[in-house]
Amino acid sequence: MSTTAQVRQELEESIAVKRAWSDALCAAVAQAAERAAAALRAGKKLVFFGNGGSAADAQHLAAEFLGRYRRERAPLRAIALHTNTSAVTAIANDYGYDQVFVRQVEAWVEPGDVVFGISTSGDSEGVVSALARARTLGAFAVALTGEGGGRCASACDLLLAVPSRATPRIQESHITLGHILCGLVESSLSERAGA
Ligand SMILES: O=C(CO)[C@@H](O)[C@H](O)[C@H](O)[C@H](O)COP(=O)(O)O
Ligand SMILES: [Zn+2]
Repeated sequence: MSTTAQVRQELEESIAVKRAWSDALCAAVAQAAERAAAALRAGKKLVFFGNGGSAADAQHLAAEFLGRYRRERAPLRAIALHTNTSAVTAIANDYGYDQVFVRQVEAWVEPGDVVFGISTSGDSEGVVSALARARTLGAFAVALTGEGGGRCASACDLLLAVPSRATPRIQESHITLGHILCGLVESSLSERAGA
C-alpha cells in the first residue's frame, strides 16, 4: 500500500469510529455536559486525569475551561492532575505510580465536583481507583474509555465508551467528545447568564 493510501485508510478508520457512536453515547455526552455545567454553576470544579495521550487530553480539556473554548466568558474551574511534575514524581516514587491520581483526588475533590477519568483500555489502575475514590468523596465520576469500558465501567457514574479497541482511534474520539462537551457547557452557562 502506498503511504498516501495508508493516510487515507487511517483517516477513514478515524471517521468510521466517530460515525459508529451510538445515540446512547451522544446522550451520555450531553448528560456529562449537564452535570459539568450544574457543578460549575454551583461553584464546584471539574477534575481531569489520564495517562499518556489521555494526559494530553486531560490538560487540553482543562485548558478549554480555564481559558476559552468558543465564547467569551469568565474562567471556569478545571484542573488536570498530572501537570505538577514534582507532585507526580514524588507520589509515584514514594507511594507507587498507581497512587498518583488517587492521592491528588483526595487532596482536591470535594462533594459536587465532576471528575473525568480518561483511559482508552478502561483498565489503567490509577484511573480506575481515582474514579472510585472520587465517588466516595461525593463527586460525580465520568469515565471516557474505549469499547466496553473495562474496569472503569463499574468505577464511574457515567460511562462514555467509544466503540473501538484501537488506542489512537479512541483518543481521537475522546478529544472530539471533549470539545463537544466544552461547547455544551459554555452554551448552558451563557444562556443562564443571559448572554
Ligand atoms: O497516546 C498513546 C497511544 O496513542 C499512548 O501514550 C497511551 O496513552 C499510553 O500507552 C497509555 O498508558 C495508555 O493507557 P490507557 O489509555 O489504556 O489508560
Ligand atoms: Zn496517542
